Amino acid sequence: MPELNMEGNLPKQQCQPVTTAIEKDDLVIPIIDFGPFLHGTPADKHEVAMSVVHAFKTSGFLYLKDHGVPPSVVSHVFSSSARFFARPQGQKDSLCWTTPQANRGYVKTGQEKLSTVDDVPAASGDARSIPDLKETMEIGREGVDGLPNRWPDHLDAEGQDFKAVMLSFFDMCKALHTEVMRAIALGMHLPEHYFDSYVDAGDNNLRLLHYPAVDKSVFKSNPLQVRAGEHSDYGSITLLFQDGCGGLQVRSPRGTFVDAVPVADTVVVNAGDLLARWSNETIKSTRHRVVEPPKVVDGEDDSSGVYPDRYSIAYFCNPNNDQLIEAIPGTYGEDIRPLKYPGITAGDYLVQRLTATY
Ligand SMILES: O=C(O)CCC(=O)C(=O)O
Ligand SMILES: [Fe+2]
Repeated sequence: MPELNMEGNLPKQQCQPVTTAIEKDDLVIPIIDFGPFLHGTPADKHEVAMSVVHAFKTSGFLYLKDHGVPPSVVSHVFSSSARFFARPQGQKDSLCWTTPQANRGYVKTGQEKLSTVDDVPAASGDARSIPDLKETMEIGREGVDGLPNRWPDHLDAEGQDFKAVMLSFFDMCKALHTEVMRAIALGMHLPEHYFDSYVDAGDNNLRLLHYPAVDKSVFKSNPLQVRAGEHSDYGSITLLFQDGCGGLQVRSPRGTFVDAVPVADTVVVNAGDLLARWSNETIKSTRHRVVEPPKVVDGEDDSSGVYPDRYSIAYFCNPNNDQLIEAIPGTYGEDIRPLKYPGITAGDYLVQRLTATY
């Protein structure tokens, strides 16, 4: 077995030549072409896999292009999502989110509290009193006994179309999760299919997000106001599709927030806390947040007018609920690094985290 480099400093020549999307304050987020992983030779796959793992071990974030989910599908999901959020509030409330165990349904503005109390200076009071400026629709694995998705299909034909569009997209993202896990396996010197049986159930969560248009003055008058508070994601990886609006920021190793600008036809992929734990903290789950769009022109007057609506689609991938997550082979040992965590069932871990959030 080749020697593992726990710091993520893989020899350059093993990696695919990659374009850098973001490079600021020691945060480097590459754009990785996933086509050669999906369709290439074993050597191509290996190169892509090394690049993917290198990114997860350094910034915890990467952009994937040629990822296999057609742009036409993504834009259809965005328009279905926008039509859903444009429904009367009463209809959306009738589909409301109920429990962390179910984690399905509509979440109105202020219901999810991502910012933690530590995120603001003590003098500023409790960050939990600053609600995120967003509403979401959470869709889980279809067909789980006792945990039905909250579809609008009984409302009208558009609601039926919404269900069909989301179910099909859910499956495409599930397939992409499996492929990214295969890349991680190869990049960590494990057999390509090592994680397949860990993720085959598709216990994932499709979250549609809508950040309503907001007066620019809201951010000016309250410097702590954000669209989504700083957090890390909980699961294995997140597939994040952004519109062109901007506002996503990632914490750099220097502690600053760096804009992760939208790059057309890519999906942002970031590692979640459970993958970091699973990798014995060799992979990074990096904190991020959503704020108002970055200024286009320096010195631009941002006190008048509104920032437009922003839509994004986050597909939170998880290991199967019943899988015991113990450190990945090769990530711990006497000569490498100590084992940091006991095993935990993926489902238990996620319910614990969701319970603290809602
Ligand atoms: O809307 C975004 O771009 C990010 C959302 C996010 O990070 C989340 O929901 O976990
Ligand atoms: Fe997130």
